[in-house]
Amino acid sequence: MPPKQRKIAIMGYRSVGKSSLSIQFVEGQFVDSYDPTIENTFTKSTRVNGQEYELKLVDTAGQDEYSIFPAQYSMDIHGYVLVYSITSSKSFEVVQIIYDKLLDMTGKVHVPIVLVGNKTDLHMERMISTEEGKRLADSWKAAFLETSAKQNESVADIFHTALLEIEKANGNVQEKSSCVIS
Ligand SMILES: Nc1nc2c(ncn2[C@@H]2O[C@H](COP(=O)(O)OP(=O)(O)OP(=O)(O)O)[C@@H](O)[C@H]2O)c(=O)[nH]1
Repeated sequence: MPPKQRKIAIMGYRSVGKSSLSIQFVEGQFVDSYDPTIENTFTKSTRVNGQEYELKLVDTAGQDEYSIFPAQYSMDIHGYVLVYSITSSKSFEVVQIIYDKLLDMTGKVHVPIVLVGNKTDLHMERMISTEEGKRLADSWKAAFLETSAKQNESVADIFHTALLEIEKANGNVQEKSSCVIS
């Protein structure tokens, strides 16, 4: 089977770790310094369920509640990774605003999304519980993960889950059929 080409945008409030997650996944390293992103694109080949993918990751500039959703991210993107930091209530509010704008811009009722609560290594500073994150993702019918870009905790899972969500949206479900033939 030839590789499938997939493009995923990573969005969220400033400083939640969008670039760190991308760099950890693509280059396997963590950079402690903070350098705000304008836009960066990373490419990586990866295999999920025996299928090879050529993945383009678009690491977007941090958004806030007043940002206009950039029109270029409503087209030509197969799936979205929406990131907040578990240490920032503000970033959790902003991710919900981004979600609303995303649905408005794409005009779709369902978009493949993985909601990510990053920075789990900073557990003493946690403001958003796992349950709150999970509840939000459930309300969107999206996948949910908590991660640490710093400790490389569940980082690859984000992108593998996003690819599976995209397959699901295309009707390619891997789950066992519950249909009984008699
Ligand atoms: N402790 C900890 N720090 C992290 C983690 N991920 C990112 N950081 C730090 O948080 C800061 C912001 O990380 P970035 O990856 O630049 O965040 P961003 O979301 O791309 O930021 P913008 O480009 O402004 O939107 C940096 O100092 C990172 O080192 C993490 O999992 N744990």
